[in-house]
Amino acid sequence: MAPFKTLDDLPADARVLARLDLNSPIEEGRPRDNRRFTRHAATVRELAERGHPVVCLAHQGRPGNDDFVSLKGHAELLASHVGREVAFVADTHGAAAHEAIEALGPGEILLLENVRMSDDELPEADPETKAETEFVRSLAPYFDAYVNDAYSAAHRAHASLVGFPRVLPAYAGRVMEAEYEANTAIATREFDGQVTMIIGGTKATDVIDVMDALEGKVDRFLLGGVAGELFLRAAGYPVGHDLKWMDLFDDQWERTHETVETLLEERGDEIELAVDLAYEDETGDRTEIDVDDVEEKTTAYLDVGSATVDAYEPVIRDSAAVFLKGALGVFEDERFADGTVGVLETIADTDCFSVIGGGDTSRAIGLYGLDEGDFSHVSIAGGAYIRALTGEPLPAVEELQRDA
Ligand SMILES: Nc1ncnc2c1ncn2[C@@H]1O[C@H](COP(=O)(O)OP(=O)(O)OP(=O)(O)O)[C@@H](O)[C@H]1O
Ligand SMILES: O=C(O)[C@H](O)COP(=O)(O)O
Repeated sequence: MAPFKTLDDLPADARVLARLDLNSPIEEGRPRDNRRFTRHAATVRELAERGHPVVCLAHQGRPGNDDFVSLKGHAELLASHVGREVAFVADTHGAAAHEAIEALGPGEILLLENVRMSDDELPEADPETKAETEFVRSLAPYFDAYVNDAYSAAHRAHASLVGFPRVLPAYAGRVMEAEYEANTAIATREFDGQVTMIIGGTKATDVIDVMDALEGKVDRFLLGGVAGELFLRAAGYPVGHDLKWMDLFDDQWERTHETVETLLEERGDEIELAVDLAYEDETGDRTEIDVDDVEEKTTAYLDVGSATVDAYEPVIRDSAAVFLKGALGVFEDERFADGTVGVLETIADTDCFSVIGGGDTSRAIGLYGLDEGDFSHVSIAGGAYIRALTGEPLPAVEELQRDA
């Protein structure tokens, strides 16, 4: 049985309130185009084509941050992906929002203002409390159904995510369905062969917790990125040098070294570390060094080296399932993309079940001309993906399940 109701269960003609996650990098006040728009556009298009009036909710940034902006630009970008007009009203739940909702006809789409501009949205609280906020109470009567498509925000107990499903019949959108299924696969599916997890990126503390939590679920871990260097440091190599303007290594080392040391000691045979690393030499070129030749902690390493990619390749080819979280290097700079692109190319070339996680990391697929169709699932979730992997509950998903 599906763990929640989906769009297949949605009554015809229902007036729909749909929560999307369009949270994006902001450039000159406007959202940078990314997978979240393409994916949610498909759900919104399906709803509009079926003749539902569709009112969308989404957030952007947090109050006080530079990326806390209006959703006007998001409405335009969403419209270009849906292929239909998306109206926008600069109001979250006041009179202007009510008027625009009432004027909406079948198949028409409206995006309301950044939900985090309402004081009721953010403070985390239990669903009953969120359902009693003015935001939820004033908007809910305009709708027959609530659709949550925002898997990537499902770890937040905010009003638009846990309040509405208490007062409206609640359904999972297509993105919610697909993300839930792929991201829980590591815990829920039995694979006929080796399960491998490739760990990288900058959020070492988070991914190390994932490694700890996945005992017995994953056979091999292949490491790179910041987490990889912390493991190398624990193994006695003088790596993990912080550039002056970044504090990626020392702070996370303080927080994680005990877990890292225990993991290496108790489950070292599951863990593969880089055998070489790449850095920028005096002339600005990429140079590689064997980890055994690193003498002092004075160089910032920005990628794993080519011998590491070669060593990881047969492990990936031998796997029935591969989950990736975080990049193996600073792939945004072409000189340091080889590690990330190398493992992605190998995964793409195999028939294994594969999930590519991490909003930043999945950008490498488009940047380096890989085909998204060569992976089982490319996730648009960051924090929610991590929480699903560590077995932490996702409050917004729990509300959908409760309503089912
Ligand atoms: N050795 C390294 N030094 C510095 N940055 C690195 C290194 N290796 C990888 N990165 C950076 O890691 C980033 C990707 O991982 P990160 O943990 O930030 O996010 P993610 O897992 O892709 O996604 P999300 O932000 O959605 O959680 C890339 O932007 C890449 O530049
Ligand atoms: O972008 C994300 O990861 C989600 O939209 C959650 O955003 P938040 O971390 O600002 O709550």
